[in-house]
Amino acid sequence: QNAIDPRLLRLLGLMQQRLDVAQDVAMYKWNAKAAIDDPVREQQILDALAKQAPQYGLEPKLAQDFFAAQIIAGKMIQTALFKEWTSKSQAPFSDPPDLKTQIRPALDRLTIELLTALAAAQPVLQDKDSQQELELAATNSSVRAGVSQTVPGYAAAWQQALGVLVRREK
Ligand SMILES: O=C(O)C(=O)C[C@]1(C(=O)O)C=C[C@@H](O)C=C1
Repeated sequence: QNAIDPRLLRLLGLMQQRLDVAQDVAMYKWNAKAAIDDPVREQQILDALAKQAPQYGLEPKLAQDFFAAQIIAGKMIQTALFKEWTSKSQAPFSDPPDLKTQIRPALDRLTIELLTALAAAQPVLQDKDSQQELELAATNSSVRAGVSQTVPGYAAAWQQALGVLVRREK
């Protein structure tokens, strides 16, 4: 059995930490009756990435594509949670973390860690055996442990998050 490269494991673990945050965001937005989509915030993230990426030796487009996929994945979880909460008339949650002072700063810290890990994982991702490693990693329970299996939308979101790392040769 192949061992998963630790650089890949680190990246996947951080991707899952970011997906975990989607649940906090969803609770905050549910209470606030706010929209899941915030295109202004997304654009700020992508603009900042264009500046940050070169400092990590990453192509801006690669970094932006990677984060765009992570953001979509997070929104899939938020959307699935909203659907469930709507169907059961979920009451407001007590004390979810605050979006501006807690959640977004946490996401910004994760961005730095993810950029570092994404850069470190580049040699692995470019290796032809990496596709097999990614498939292994995707099904490895210890890698998946960061997010509860019971979160609605999780499986599809994880495939979305991971999909951007899979090279499609033409
Ligand atoms: O910051 C938010 O409001 C979020 O919902 C998080 C997030 C993200 O993944 O970074 C996701 C959806 C929004 O469109 C903007 C950003």
